[in-house]
Amino acid sequence: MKSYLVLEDGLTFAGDAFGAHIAAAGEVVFNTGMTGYQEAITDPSYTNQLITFTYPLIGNYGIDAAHNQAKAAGCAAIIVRQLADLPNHYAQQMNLDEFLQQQNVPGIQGIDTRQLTKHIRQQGTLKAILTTQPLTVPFMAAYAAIKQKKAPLERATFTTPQAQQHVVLIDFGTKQAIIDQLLAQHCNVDVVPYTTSLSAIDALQPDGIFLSNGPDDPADYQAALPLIQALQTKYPLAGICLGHQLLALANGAKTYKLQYGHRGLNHPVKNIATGKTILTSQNHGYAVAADSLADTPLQMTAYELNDHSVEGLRHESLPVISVQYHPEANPGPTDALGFFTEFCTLMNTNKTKKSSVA
Ligand SMILES: NC(=O)CC[C@H](N)C(=O)O
Repeated sequence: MKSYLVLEDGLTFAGDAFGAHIAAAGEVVFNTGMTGYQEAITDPSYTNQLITFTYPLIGNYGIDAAHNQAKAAGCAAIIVRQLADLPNHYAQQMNLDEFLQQQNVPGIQGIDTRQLTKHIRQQGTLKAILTTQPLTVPFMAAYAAIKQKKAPLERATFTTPQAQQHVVLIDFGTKQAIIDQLLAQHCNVDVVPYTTSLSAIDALQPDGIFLSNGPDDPADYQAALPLIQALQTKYPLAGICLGHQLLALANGAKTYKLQYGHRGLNHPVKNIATGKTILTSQNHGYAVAADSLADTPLQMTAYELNDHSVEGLRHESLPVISVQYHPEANPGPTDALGFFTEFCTLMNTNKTKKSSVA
């Protein structure tokens, strides 16, 4: 079946449909990872985005449910040069086409993803519609008629027999890998939606607070900022990606939209204190404005080597840290796993301080 990718500026690509045969509408973004398509498709931060994979062959190792980052796929659609015909992996349970049908996500293959990516790099991120029927009404009318998804936020508890700390994870659309890394660091984790009250969080008696990743523009979450302001004065706190951006906003800094975002597995990030560069997994369309940090209690701890955007923050007087990249990887390199150890050290130090005061 034919499928059409129509961009808001009129550029149209024709290809072949796979996955679910439904229409999709959202921002079209590109991901440069050679692997990790399943984790990207199920990462709630991609909710309502159409993901273009720049690597030309996608689906070659199939799908293994163990790598899902959420129960349901968040992205609106995927765009690939070629879907692998004969995927092969000892752990695969189904192929990508079957997975997308199951998840009700449409795909298009056989289009020039290089041309599309170059276009987005020049024009900036654009809105797009994926449809098996050519558009008969103006772009914005067709766009508005296609339903947008919401990242589901549920309360959940994860425990480990070796638990030493208790973390409340404020959920904006978390990846499972963040929970898994906290469990690996011997933390029990209570996941609560970001709309949870301060008193309900206090009642859980956490040793520390974690702010998750999540979809959309951080500026859309103004209602969550007072909660973050209160939590940072009471508990050691860490944030990843959207969590990092919201921490910045809660402390008076500003965020802005990047021309075409950072989505890939090899983004170099330099740590200012150590001078060391690590490779990181990234997925974001917004960033914290470096020049807006001057009048805030936040200090920049790391930056991206390609465009010098802010990649890490620390509070000048509170045990509060955040990163723009994804230390939990899945997909991508694990160079940055130390972020979770650093957070656990902050919680330990805080506990020791509290018990010596008592
Ligand atoms: N992975 C994330 O948390 C993404 C944060 C935000 N939605 C952005 O695109 O910048």
